[in-house]
Amino acid sequence: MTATFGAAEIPANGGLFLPHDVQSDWLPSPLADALLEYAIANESRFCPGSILHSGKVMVDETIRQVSVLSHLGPFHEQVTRAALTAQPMLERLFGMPAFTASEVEIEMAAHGDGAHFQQHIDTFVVVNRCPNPRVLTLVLYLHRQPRGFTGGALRLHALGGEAFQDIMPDHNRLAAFPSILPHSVQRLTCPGNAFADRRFAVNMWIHR
Ligand SMILES: O=C(O)CCC(=O)C(=O)O
Ligand SMILES: [Fe+2]
Repeated sequence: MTATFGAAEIPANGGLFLPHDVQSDWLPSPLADALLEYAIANESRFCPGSILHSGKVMVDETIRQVSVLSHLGPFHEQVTRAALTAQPMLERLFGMPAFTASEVEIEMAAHGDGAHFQQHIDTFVVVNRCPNPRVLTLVLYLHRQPRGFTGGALRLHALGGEAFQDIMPDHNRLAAFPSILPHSVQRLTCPGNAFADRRFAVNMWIHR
């Protein structure tokens, strides 16, 4: 049983869920499939994902274990446009004032066996600028069929309280939320850890 507060929800066991959105089949499916194949073909360009810790950008696999590719090559423009096209609807849905995007920050993440990301808020990780420019977070999931991993849910945490909601990272599913929403990636298991079997995600942050 939940109550609502503007666009936010108040779970029965306390706290406050900021609004979020989940859309299946977000991209035309040939484009989603081509992005996945692009990620798999570029395995050698992925590097360990970093975090911001005490003002320093660093790799700490106890907090975040993932590899990332920071440019989507021939897909970069198309993905940028898709994020900007979604922006007005997400602003309305989340009850946020409209803003002019200065940039869409994009990276492709590959989560293999044991990968995870502890609970965090995207305005406090990685981008070391004050005020932090990230306003909207969009994550598009990609994986081969049949899925080669188990676990790896995106967990959205209530502000205060212990409540959470899990979103399964299904191929071509988009999860979107205000960048100030606390969330985590649950540890996944990827038997054999073949790169092609990983949980891929295109992270998009729309900057003000
Ligand atoms: O892959 C996900 O579900 C979310 C990743 C994430 O939270 C991040 O990179 O900041
Ligand atoms: Fe995040």
